[in-house]
Amino acid sequence: MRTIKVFDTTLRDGEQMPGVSLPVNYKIQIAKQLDKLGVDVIEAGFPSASKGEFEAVKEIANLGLNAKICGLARVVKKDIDQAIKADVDIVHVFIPTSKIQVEHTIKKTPDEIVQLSVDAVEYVKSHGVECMFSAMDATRTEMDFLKRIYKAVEEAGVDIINVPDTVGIATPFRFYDMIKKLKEHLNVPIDVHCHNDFGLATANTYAAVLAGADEVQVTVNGLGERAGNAPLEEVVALLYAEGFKTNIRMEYLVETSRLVERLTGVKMPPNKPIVGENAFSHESGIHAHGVLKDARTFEPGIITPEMVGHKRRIVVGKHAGRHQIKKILEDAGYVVDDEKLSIIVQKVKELGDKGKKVTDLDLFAIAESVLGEVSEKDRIINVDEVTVLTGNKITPTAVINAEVEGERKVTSAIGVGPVDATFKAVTELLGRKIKITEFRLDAITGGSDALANVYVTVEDEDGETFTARSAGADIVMASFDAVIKAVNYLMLKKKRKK
Ligand SMILES: CC(=O)SCCNC(=O)CCNC(=O)[C@H](O)C(C)(C)COP(=O)(O)OP(=O)(O)OC[C@H]1O[C@@H](n2cnc3c(N)ncnc32)[C@H](O)[C@@H]1OP(=O)(O)O
Ligand SMILES: CC(C)C(=O)C(=O)O
Repeated sequence: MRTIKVFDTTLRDGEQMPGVSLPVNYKIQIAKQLDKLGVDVIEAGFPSASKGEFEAVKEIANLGLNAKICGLARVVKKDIDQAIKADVDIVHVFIPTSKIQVEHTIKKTPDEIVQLSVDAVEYVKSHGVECMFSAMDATRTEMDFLKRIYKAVEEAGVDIINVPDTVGIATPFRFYDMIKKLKEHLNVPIDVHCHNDFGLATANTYAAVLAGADEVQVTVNGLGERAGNAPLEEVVALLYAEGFKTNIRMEYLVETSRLVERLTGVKMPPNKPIVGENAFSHESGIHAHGVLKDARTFEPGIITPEMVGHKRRIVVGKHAGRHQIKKILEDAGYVVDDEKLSIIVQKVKELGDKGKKVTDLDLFAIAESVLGEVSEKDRIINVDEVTVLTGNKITPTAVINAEVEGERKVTSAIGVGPVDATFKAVTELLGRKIKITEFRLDAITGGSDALANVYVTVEDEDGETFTARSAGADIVMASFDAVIKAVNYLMLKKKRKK
């Protein structure tokens, strides 16, 4: 079984994504997480880009991580010096080699390009530092020239060469062929760096591995220039599925993705492979029926949610079937006969047909109306009063006066905003760790008096979740209402199960 090394460039190419700019402390948090994940190399940045970038790379290089730390540099002495001064283990030097880039950027002859590259590699190596060399825009560079330049840097002592598909125009068969030819021509290890302009970054990276590539460059969540880079989570999971070994601890993939999502502000779509909210979720009746029997019926099987730190969810919606609705209700302690189940399923579908995202709360409310159960008296939290204060000279504060399981409680909390303060006061009230894992706010109508639709998912310390919705003209109160409903039902569901 071949081991493929993972070179992560989230902090360099990932950060080149428009709109992403990470302060030093965020870069450090991500670097530590990447190290925990087990990547072999962290490309921490481009030290000569700015003072802050230099400091970030230097701090990361001195954290004592297991991963090797790499810094990017043009084949320019000043850039290389900055990278070396930042204490990196590897300097990654690059130069454009395609006609289009050479003509419009560095404007050098082929001989000059080769000489600059050899000089840069020798200069790095003379400092006792490892060197990676990239022929930028390799996939649009003539093969003869690529072979020539890579051979020249190999003879100059480069440790590893990188073959970048800079503008993402490679296709798997062509890229396979290219890497195979280079592999036959060279003795140094080969690394590849694929962009996702045609959605082929993962496929091309995989094709390169099949052709003999030793290392893959990736970014968490596929962040990067334009359409991004090959996503770490996809490449690693695919390599695992196809029988290759990496040093990645896959159980941290979701945790890493969520951290990067939060610190960069780049939200992942729910259908993102491996780490997306829906990567292991099933709403359709036919799928859910199969999955309830054996998850491999409608999942790849070789990767389970637990293996990547995810969770499988059977959710309700317009496409739901009887088996899953019965199971969800029975898990929550409801007893449903066939006749009542048919009515409940029908009502869920009617709600879905109106274009609504059906929440757990909707299902439970429908079930209770059909089963004739009264939920009021069962409520865990009965709120009497909620006061929320905010303004430019006050720290947002929420105070709640409520009865919790029959006991009167008054709690208060501060937060970064009124909604955050309110959520924190609810957590205080319960005295349990409740997380809001999803919070969505949409205006249903226009204008400043618009009705806000709030959709939340809460999760308790056992990983149990519950989704609920509330609408109202006051965003804070609608958010509070949705959370209280979700928490109440989550607790009720657990109480019923006991
Ligand atoms: C494919 C990639 O992802 S490559 C990495 C891209 N990342 C970045 O560019 C982020 C960091 N970059 C920066 O902060 C700046 O661009 C700097 C500090 C590197 C250079 O800034 P400036 O001196 O203002 O130059 P500017 O960015 O406008 O232009 C790039 C210059 O580098 C030259 N150049 C580009 N690549 C290379 C290279 N690999 N080796 C040598 N010179 C190069 C260009 O020809 C141009 O030279 P010129 O100023 O003589 O015309
Ligand atoms: C510096 C190189 C590897 C790069 O980022 C690219 O070509 O996309």
